Amino acid sequence: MMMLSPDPWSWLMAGATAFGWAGLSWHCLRPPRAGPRHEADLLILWASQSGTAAGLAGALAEQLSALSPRLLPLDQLSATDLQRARRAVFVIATTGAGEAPDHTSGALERLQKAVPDLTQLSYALLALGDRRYADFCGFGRRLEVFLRNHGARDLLPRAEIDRACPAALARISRDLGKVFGAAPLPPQQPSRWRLIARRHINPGSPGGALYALRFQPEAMMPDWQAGDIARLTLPGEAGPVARDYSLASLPEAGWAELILRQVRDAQGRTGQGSGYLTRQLAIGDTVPLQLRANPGFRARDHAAPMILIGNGSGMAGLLSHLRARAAALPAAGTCRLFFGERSPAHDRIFADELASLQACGLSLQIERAFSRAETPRYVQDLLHNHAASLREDVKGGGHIFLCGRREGMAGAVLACLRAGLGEDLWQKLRTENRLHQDVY
Ligand SMILES: Cc1cc2nc3c(=O)[nH]c(=O)nc-3n(C[C@H](O)[C@H](O)[C@H](O)COP(=O)(O)O)c2cc1C
Repeated sequence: MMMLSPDPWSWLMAGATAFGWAGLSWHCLRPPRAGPRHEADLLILWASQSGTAAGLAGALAEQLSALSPRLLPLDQLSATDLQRARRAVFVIATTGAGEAPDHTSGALERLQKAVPDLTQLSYALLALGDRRYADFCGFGRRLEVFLRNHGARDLLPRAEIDRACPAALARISRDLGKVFGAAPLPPQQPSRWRLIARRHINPGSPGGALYALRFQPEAMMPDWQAGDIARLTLPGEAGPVARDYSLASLPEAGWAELILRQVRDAQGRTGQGSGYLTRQLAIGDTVPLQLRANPGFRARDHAAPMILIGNGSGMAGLLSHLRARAAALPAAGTCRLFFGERSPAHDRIFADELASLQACGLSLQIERAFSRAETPRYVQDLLHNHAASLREDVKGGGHIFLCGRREGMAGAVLACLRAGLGEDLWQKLRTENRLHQDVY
């Protein structure tokens, strides 16, 4: 989750994302122009785990549209293209522990191997990160070392943007505008969405209350894909704050469905965002909501086996994929869901819907682990017990989607997957970008 104040630049980003729904696709956001490439081509390259850098790159492409930039993810860039380019803007996020976003893992090493001569290249590098991580903007920094080692020159000092700070983003837009002779885009208004339903989905649970909320847009229903994110702007103590939630529904449903846990501190006070959404916001009230593409968590292949792993409100990101798979029947491949919660009596969330997806013909195996059962079990125990089928799925081109808490789940799950798959298969999964994570 991220906190932002909703200033004009956030709306610019939102606009870029909205533009994204119509025009951006995962592999090539703007198709290369036909015919031989002109030497003065401007490249805008991005690496993004959860969509911020991708959205920012889209906004910059819009801002610099007079220069007909070529916008594409870093993993789609060939060393030859880079060697030919005169100018490039890199928008680079860091994930994991100072690592490259999933879609681009291995891309830098591939470029390095080609040993390109980049003495003709001038670049601007915007590194996105979070200072609370030890290796702040680690991947952006490593990419810049590579560019410099091969002779490229910077147009601006590297910008390091902490938690998508709106003021820093506005400054960068201004600086790039000066370098490229382009005015910043005018701010856009966010769209407002109305709360139409709120349901407590785990009454009686020993864990925090989970709610499913449905919102409808006041304007036209925009498009999005399974795995994408909704960013809500909510009132906070020191001004508006933004909260990101995985979308559980698809636009075809007619609403954006979110699943969230009501957070409470030791004194029983509810968290700012979750308290507002689960207690204060009334049915019929509206909130500003922006959709954000989450390219690293989208599905590329509906026919390939899908392994969904998560816990708690992480059901949202997993459910969106299952709903998309059911919509793709009869062409949808097999799915396995490994899900952890607390109580077997109160925490079988979405059991009816999952059963109805199975009844409709979706090949879905459901395995649940409960930590407050007579024999406590965790999601990693399920993975351990089903290691053989996981290996088969991954060998067969399967993709793994992991959604839920970072603390207490993601680390253990990744370690267990690695052990269960074996080093070779694990490395293959990683280099082929078939491990998708949306952890928070
Ligand atoms: C799981 C996770 C790991 C992260 N690891 C780092 C890190 O090691 N260094 C860093 O500077 N930022 C890290 N970040 C922060 C992101 O770089 C930052 O939120 C960025 O704006 C995300 O951009 P994106 O949405 O394009 O992926 C991490 C964020 C997440 C969610």
